[in-house]
Amino acid sequence: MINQSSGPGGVCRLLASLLYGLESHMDTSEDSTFLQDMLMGNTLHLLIKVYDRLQKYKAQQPAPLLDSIRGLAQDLAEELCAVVTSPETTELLYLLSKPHVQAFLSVHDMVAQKEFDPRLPPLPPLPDYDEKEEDSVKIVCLVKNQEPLGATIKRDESTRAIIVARVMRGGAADRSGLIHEGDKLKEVNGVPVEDKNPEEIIPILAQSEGAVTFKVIPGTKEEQETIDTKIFVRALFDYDPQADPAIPCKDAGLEFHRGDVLQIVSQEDDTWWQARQYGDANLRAGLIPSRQLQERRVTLQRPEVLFHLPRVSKAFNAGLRRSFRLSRKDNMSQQVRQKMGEAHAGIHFPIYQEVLPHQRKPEEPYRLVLLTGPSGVGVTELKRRILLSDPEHFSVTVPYTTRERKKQDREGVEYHFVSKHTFEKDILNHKFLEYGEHKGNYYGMSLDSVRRVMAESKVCLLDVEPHTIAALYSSEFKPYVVFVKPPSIERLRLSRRKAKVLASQNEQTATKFFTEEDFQDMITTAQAMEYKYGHLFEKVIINDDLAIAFTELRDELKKIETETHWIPNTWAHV
Ligand SMILES: Nc1ncnc2c1ncn2[C@@H]1O[C@H](COP(=O)(O)OP(=O)(O)OP(=O)(O)O)[C@@H](O)[C@H]1O
Repeated sequence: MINQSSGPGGVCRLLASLLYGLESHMDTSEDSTFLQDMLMGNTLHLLIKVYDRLQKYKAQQPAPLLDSIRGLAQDLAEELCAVVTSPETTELLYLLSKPHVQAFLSVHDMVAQKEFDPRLPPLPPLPDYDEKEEDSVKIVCLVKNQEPLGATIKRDESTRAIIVARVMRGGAADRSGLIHEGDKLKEVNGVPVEDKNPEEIIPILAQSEGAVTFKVIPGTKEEQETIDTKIFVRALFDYDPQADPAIPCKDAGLEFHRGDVLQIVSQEDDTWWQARQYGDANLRAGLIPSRQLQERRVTLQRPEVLFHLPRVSKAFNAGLRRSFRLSRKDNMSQQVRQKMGEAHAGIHFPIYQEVLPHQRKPEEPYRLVLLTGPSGVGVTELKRRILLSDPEHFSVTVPYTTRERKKQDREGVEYHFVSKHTFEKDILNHKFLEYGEHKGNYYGMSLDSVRRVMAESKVCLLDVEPHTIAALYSSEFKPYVVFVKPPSIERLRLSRRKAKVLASQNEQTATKFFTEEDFQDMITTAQAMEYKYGHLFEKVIINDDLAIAFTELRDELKKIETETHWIPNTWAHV
């Protein structure tokens, strides 16, 4: 339609006549006003003007008149400086000096000169035979964008030569196929480097823009075939190469955070592996500490365990609150629970966990969802809301107790009621995941109750103490561990103003408002939990606004049910 309109302004005229022609077909005056506003609107007309202009220039096929408009602008600026200053010349000088005008001029020149390839420097003269170099010398010219070279260098202690220590997989040096580990470096961009320290050479390399020319003597080391390894690991600690004094080259390091999935591309070196962030478009690998190195570091540095005894928790409560987590003030119960936890502890060093992509098959049970966090943070509340959001899909386990059954209690709904003798027998047979004593009665959660829920093809929601996670960390349960974390103390004071918690057994009232001490306790316990068990948490949810935390949790649970995600590779082999 637009092409048929004749000449500039044709489209505008066409729209005006269209509007006129359509008026009689309009049902309401609202429709007419709407169409009028749209077709006669300033924005549409400006757009059409731009279109008309472009069409005109396209037909004219304009070509740059000058090769170097930058030179012209420079001459002009010099001349303007020499003349008597006026507001106009000052403004023009100011405009010409602006970075985006400069960039625009430079783009113009590149287009005019059709200079689309990087300009390579002339090759340095071939080595002089008088130099008595016995080895063959190779001149390598690499053109790099703004990326680093992707190689590290070191001084060979015996020969004092500067050699290429590592070539980072996927980096510029590796992609060229011309530089190899063990190559002796003689010159960089014509500057002899033999008597320089690696620290002096690195800035020369860093400053080289575009093309870098190396004079190297190829190393004798057999060229190793690069195998594109498909080992994926989940990092279980944070790593910042800039803060690591031991890394051979900080810029070659790969920064990562706990929970990131890394592809290990080389384990040739015992101390420094090469890895890429999974999903990162940048193909160049970076250095990360090898498992061995990190294990040595952890063993040497591990401070005294900060962790103080677990959760602040309240007494038991029937109904939806089925957790049998015990009161923090109930020391006797804590001891019983601790023993249980220790028996299952022993998850290896939290360094790297080998992982595999996983997607649940329809016939497979859903992953067990473990919720943990400091007492009072809102684990029960979140679990309750998830359960209510879809009771057909989610379910919880029913705890066992030896307490007397009350009139309103229904067997297998609030609790399974068993005798003290049976309960103690089950303790001895390791049937309980967690158990404890409260006011002379036992309470416990059995592994079989978890299995029963999972067998019903429902998502089992379980709130546990973090030390219990280890007992469930297996291919059978494939636990998805969510850590519910408190927000800042200021936010706790605000958001929990009206919230009440069950008081401990030593206190007189059944429920009470949170105290300042409860908030402090919640925050320090959360820090200690993250410090000790953070490597097991797959998801951290900050429970500030309850509705937001619930939505975040619900969406995460949906994702792990439907999307491909990473699980420890040991879970894949049953
Ligand atoms: N984000 C929130 N904002 C306001 N109140 C909250 C929030 N989250 C939880 N609460 C309230 O805080 C109180 C304690 O929550 P909840 O019982 O879920 O804690 P918990 O982590 O299960 O602790 P415990 O293990 O000791 O039972 C409840 O009254 C709950 O409604």
